[in-house]
Amino acid sequence: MKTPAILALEDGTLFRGESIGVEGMTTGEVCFNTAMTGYQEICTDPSYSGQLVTLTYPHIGNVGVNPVDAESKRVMLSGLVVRDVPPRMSSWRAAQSLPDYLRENAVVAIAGIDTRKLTRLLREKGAQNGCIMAGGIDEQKALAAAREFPGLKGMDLAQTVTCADTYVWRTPSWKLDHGFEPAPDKAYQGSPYHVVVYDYGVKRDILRRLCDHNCQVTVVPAKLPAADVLALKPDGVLVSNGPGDPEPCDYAIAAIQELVEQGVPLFGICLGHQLLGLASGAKSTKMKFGHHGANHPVLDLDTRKVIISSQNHGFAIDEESLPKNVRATHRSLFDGSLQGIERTDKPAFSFQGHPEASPGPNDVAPLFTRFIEMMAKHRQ
Ligand SMILES: NC(=O)CC[C@H](N)C(=O)O
Repeated sequence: MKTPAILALEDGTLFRGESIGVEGMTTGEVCFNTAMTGYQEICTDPSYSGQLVTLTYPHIGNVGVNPVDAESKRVMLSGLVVRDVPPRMSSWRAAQSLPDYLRENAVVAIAGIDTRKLTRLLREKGAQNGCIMAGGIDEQKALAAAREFPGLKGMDLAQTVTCADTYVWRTPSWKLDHGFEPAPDKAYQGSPYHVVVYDYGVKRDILRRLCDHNCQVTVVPAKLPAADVLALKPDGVLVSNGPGDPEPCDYAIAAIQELVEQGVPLFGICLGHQLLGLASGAKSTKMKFGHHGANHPVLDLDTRKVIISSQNHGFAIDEESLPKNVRATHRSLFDGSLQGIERTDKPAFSFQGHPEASPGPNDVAPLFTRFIEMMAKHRQ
């Protein structure tokens, strides 16, 4: 017997479906992601903390889940909404079914609803706060819970998902022919750039990409003061992706200001991009429904080339608010919003989308090379 589940939106809309996770109730901001692959990476991306994610691709769970594709230690989104989970999974990499994985991670999730209707509603009205309730259905209670969710604006979630202590990361990207090749000591030879990564909810693929570039990677908690980062003698600092609103993250803004002022090469990704913007004096805004997908066209304003990018953000830096020493480098071809910036007075740049993809195409991966080149130049 299937357990009934509902999704209630703050505007009063109710969707009725069935549970594919644990029984209970969860609230958050409902957003939609249009990626056709990568549901496990999406589920484990810490940037989705506080969000109920609906996937527009109709069949989710076909290839199960595996220990390799996780972007963090556990499922991080606050709830999952899908159209249809096939009764059988099929992949040589599958270790577990998606519903079992969701239950193991205590996630409340719903299947069997009209995700096209939901997506159209979110596009028209903008992101909605919502509640998924599985088992013990009480529609009025679910509606009230959706309306009580305070919304992501003003919420500092980076400090809730960051690591507790500093650690060293040594694993490069997974390869089809030999899986993960933990090449620990290789990373200290050849091109030994030491990169300190501020973990605001970092995706593992960012760390893996740095290892692919032969960097020595130290990951530090979100609130570590800039002075402690400088004491680690980094060649460069990467400020990571992460959930919630960048504006209340004053500790991160202050640290980035200091590091940039000191001339440390700095690369920001997604939340890190927004934080570099704020640290440079720009303003952030909440978008209507954001960008969440794996095929978003972005214009590189220098080369005039179009890159297809992986995206996941609900806030953005307002291009109009950029101070004189910050240059726009990329713009979204979907809505013209700002996608990349560069400081003209310091070695610091950032990108709003995801150069590490996971899931998504590799068009933006050269930004990692740009970061390496920036560190090389700075060292000379
Ligand atoms: N992926 C991210 O880093 C997301 C950044 C931020 N939480 C936003 O929604 O815009």
